[in-house]
Amino acid sequence: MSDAYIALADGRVLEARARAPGRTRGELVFTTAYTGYEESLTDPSYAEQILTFSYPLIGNYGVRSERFESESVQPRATIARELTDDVADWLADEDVPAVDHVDTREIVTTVREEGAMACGIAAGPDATPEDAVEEMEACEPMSDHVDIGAQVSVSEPIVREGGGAADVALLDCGAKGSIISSLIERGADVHILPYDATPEDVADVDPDVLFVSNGPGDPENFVAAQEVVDAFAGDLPMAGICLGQQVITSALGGSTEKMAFGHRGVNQPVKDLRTDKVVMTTQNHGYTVDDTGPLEVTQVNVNDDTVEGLDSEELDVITRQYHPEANPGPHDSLGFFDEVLDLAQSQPRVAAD
Ligand SMILES: NC(=O)CC[C@H](N)C(=O)O
Repeated sequence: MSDAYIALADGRVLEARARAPGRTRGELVFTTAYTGYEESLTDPSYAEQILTFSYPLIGNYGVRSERFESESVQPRATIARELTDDVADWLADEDVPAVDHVDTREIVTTVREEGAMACGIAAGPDATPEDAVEEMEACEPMSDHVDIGAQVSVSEPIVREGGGAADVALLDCGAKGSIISSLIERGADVHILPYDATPEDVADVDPDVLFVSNGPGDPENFVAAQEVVDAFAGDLPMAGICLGQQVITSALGGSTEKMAFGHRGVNQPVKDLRTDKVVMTTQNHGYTVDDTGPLEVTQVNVNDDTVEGLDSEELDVITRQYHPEANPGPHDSLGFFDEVLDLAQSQPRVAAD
């Protein structure tokens, strides 16, 4: 007898073992990362998703809060082939359902073939297949989570001082901690603003650069952030990572689209079109830029040619779809933050229109 069930939108119900009890639902996605489970599980961009690890053993070097990217576990549930007790206990303490002893290869193949899909989970002694199906049927499409930013952003501005080398206004759409620390380590003072900050809030900071963070869900729902970008376009240098790239591009007249199953892992090859150099990158996204508007493509994904980097010399914009902060993952692209600081330090200050 199983004590956990996973209901998929294609009608199947898989049996599993409960490691952290509960019922929940979310968009089913997978990551191919073989290390960095603490960073992935605390990455706010996984809000409203159920995260499957394709690597079969998760948790073999314990759980340490120094490696967390935010204060809580962010996916709604976790699926793995085998979870160690350390990870299972952590997820149970955080009330995040977790299941293992399931054929994750089959789940990954399904998502690759049919796309990210609605999923329901029921785990624990009283769980039934019907409970999981009920959860799956109540799962909303990601784009219906219109105010997802409220779940992951600061509610009040916070200043983190790094030495005064530059003032960065960071729109916190669900920022990973290591994006903020990467800026602080380079001497920047980071003014962390809520995801729904107004152009006036940004002007009050008098920043050298506007930075739009990563974040969960559909970038088209981050309307306030797009309005801020629109208000300062051409007057203030801008940078963004992942959702930040998507929000900046949409605000400047481009657009985004949903991918079939996205990119989630730590070995995504990215080619810089100016240098022809290929680097390995960390990624976690389900949307991509399909129309770059006024921005120029500087980097592409080697596997599928999707846009990985954009810039505009005229507008002083530089963005990345992948995660240069590299937690988890390779450090190949950390230089992005030096470029952001250069951009900030090269500009005279201006006020909003
Ligand atoms: N990591 C991110 O910022 C993800 C951005 C967006 N939510 C996507 O899935 O594409």
